[in-house]
Amino acid sequence: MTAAFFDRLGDRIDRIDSVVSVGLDADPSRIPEHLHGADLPRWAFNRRIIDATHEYAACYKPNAAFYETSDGWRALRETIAYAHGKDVPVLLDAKRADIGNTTRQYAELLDHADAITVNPYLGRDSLQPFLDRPDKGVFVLCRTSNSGGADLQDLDLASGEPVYERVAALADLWNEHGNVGLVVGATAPEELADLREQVPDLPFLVPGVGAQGGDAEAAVAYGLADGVGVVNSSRGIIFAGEDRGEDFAGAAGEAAKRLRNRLNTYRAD
Ligand SMILES: O=c1ccn([C@@H]2O[C@H](COP(=O)(O)O)[C@@H](O)[C@H]2O)c(=O)[nH]1
Repeated sequence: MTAAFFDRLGDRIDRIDSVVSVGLDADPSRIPEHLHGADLPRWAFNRRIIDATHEYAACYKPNAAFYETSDGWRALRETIAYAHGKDVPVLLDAKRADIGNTTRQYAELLDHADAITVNPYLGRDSLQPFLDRPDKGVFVLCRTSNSGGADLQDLDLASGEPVYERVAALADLWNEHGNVGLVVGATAPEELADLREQVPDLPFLVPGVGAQGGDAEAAVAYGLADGVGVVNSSRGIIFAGEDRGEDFAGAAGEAAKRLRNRLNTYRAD
């Protein structure tokens, strides 16, 4: 039987001593010019990034937004297969959920990836087909890293708790198979601390360090549950070498290593 996602992720974190999630947001407008003539430029780019970063990558996190064209999906499939060939799990940042028959289609994305991000706004039934995959990770958007994340997620309910806390409580209830985590931004360190106390057993995906300037120390201190969880940087790693021409991937490898080392200074022994 396939090990559960968080067991696999925990093994990977231990094996390479890294909680870095490398975000594969292959923005076509930022792909180096010398790759523009490739059959699938996003795949050509990602392959070089993966070659340079895999030893620091607890997981790869492609954001589906960068692949939603026919060539994009082909590039994504190649990318996922290549990451798996390097033994690195893939968390597809797709932020999906819909009514039943539609969400069943969305859940088929998990046939390709090891984990996915989902939107809790439509409630439990919209997430059930994802939750019903015990071998796959399901990260529920809880307190997002963007400035507008506070607009709804920080609102207090009549009970006095903020919406993000209610989402965490529901996610904890939905975690019948031990496959649920939360997405909590590093730009919201107070909410991170609050949520870690509320749901001590749920691993977090913490985006927002790097280009968004979030709090890396808080990301590590509160993002991990029993050592399991990941801290993501996308642009800060994959575009670190924009001024390095054909050596762009070397710079990405250095950036991933730097982030791994920095995050490790905050990890408990
Ligand atoms: O709250 C959230 C949820 C998802 N993201 C995604 O993570 C990466 C962050 O990219 P950077 O380049 O490191 O800023 C990107 O795919 C976002 O869509 C997030 O930032 N915040």
